[in-house]
Amino acid sequence: MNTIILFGTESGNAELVAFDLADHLNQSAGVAVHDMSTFDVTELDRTALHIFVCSTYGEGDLPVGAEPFHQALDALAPDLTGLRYAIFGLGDSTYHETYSHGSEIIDALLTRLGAQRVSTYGRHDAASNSDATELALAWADSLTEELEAAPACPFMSQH
Ligand SMILES: Cc1cc2nc3c(=O)[nH]c(=O)nc-3n(C[C@H](O)[C@H](O)[C@H](O)COP(=O)(O)O)c2cc1C
Repeated sequence: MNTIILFGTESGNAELVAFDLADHLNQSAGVAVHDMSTFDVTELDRTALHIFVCSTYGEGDLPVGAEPFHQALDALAPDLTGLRYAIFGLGDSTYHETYSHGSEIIDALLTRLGAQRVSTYGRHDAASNSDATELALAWADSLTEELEAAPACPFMSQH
């Protein structure tokens, strides 16, 4: 299955993680990386797994790089039934009230449009001493294992 990694960033961390994830996953299947600020939402593809890597800015807002994607998808509101995605949010838990909310805005919209989130919700907390790429790669390994154990059902792949 092809993988499309979409990053939404303001200061570059999510972009770095997205490209590190692509290097890590780029084995048998194809992996493409796109900036959410320039991605055409009509190119969301039910035959591919989408991985969203998105940070949080302002007061729990989307980073500027994710805003065009969110606006376009919200306006077009396509039926995304059958589209599978995973999400890795970047945030900082010192923002107690709004920790990782940016990625959650994307998650909520995708779910509302019928897409199905797979695996656990990945998160990196900038207030921790953990490395975002290390965490993301470990998260991607468990995502891959889960998908191999439970591939998409035939009903979904027909859409
Ligand atoms: C001005 C500013 C506001 C932020 N607001 C939040 C926030 O509300 N919630 C949160 O979880 N993280 C917040 N963060 C932390 C960022 O999400 C975190 O540093 C992240 O790694 C940035 O990723 P990026 O470089 O891809 O944009 C904020 C950071 C800055 C500099």
